[in-house]
Amino acid sequence: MPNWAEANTYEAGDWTLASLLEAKGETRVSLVVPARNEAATVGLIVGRVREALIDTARLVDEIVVIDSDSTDATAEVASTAGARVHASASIRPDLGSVPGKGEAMWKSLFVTTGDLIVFMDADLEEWDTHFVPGLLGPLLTRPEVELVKGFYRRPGSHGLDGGRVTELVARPLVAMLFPELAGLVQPLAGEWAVRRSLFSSLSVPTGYAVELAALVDTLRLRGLDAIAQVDLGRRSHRHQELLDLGLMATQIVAAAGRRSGLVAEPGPGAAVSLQQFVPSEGAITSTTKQVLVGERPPARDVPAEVGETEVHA
Ligand SMILES: O=c1ccn([C@@H]2O[C@H](COP(=O)(O)OP(=O)(O)O)[C@@H](O)[C@H]2O)c(=O)[nH]1
Ligand SMILES: O=C(O)[C@@H](COP(=O)(O)O)O[C@H]1O[C@H](CO)[C@@H](O)[C@H](O)[C@H]1O
Repeated sequence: MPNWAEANTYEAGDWTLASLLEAKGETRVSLVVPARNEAATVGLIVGRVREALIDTARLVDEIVVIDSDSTDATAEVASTAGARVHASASIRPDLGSVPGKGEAMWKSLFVTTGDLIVFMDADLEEWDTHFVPGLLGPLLTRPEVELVKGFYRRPGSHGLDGGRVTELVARPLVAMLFPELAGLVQPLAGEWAVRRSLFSSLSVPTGYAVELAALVDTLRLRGLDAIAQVDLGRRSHRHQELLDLGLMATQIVAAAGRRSGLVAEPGPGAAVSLQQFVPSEGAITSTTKQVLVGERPPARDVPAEVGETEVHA
């Protein structure tokens, strides 16, 4: 009996574009790019995917950039490159708006039409358009697969350039609390794909815990065999400062703690006070940040706005 990794690990080249176009049939595919201040990179990502996978071969039906409170030209650059751009805060304003990547991805459900949704980060520096067909391969060929994670080599000075929160936080949490997921090479990868019917049924952390939470909840709702992973080759991205990743880690620990009964369910606007210490001019300065750890309910359970259609599962 093959183990999960043997049965559910693929390479992006396992499918030809022609075979995926045939398998796609009437299935609609949305590419969603959550972006906060990514004007430097979002245009190339949108433009190259549009050219390869909409204009040349229609594997993707729409490219939607969710502008997540950007203060730079992200929206203009993405729109010029051919994306449909929505400001996260302007989607279903009746539901309010909070900062965060997960919030942007949750709100994308209200402005996209894909039966399959592919998520890609907007800060990618080394990547390629084959990421998208690679992620779609298992979803278009295996009905029982509902969520596909990308994994990759991270080029860098010590051969593992980045992945700090993955190696120092996510992998230990998986080992201790969700060991069934230990075979996932990149559990936090921002490049992943999911059936709308699944993602719209999940509670979504509004910050950076969206990826880990989706894996844990899919494991529990659908079983490990509903998850697959695809080797996408090499990927590099813009790196945040270490202390900023402390906020990301806090959100991930909070979501994992909630899903293992170690911390209480968050109320709306729930936050963790994170005190950090920064050396400055010989002294050490303490800063405290309120890290939002709230979650959005399953989008399919959100009543439609008057006159609007509901999020279809
Ligand atoms: O509030 C946020 C924070 C991040 N992002 C986007 O989510 C992706 C991953 O975020 P980031 O690059 O900050 O995380 P990292 O890749 O460093 O883990 C990028 O496209 C960001 O622009 C977002 O849309 N809203
Ligand atoms: O992989 C990781 O450890 C973190 C931080 O990456 P780096 O240490 O800056 O390469 O980045 C990932 O995790 C985030 C939270 O899930 C995702 O939003 C990012 O897309 C993913 O790159």
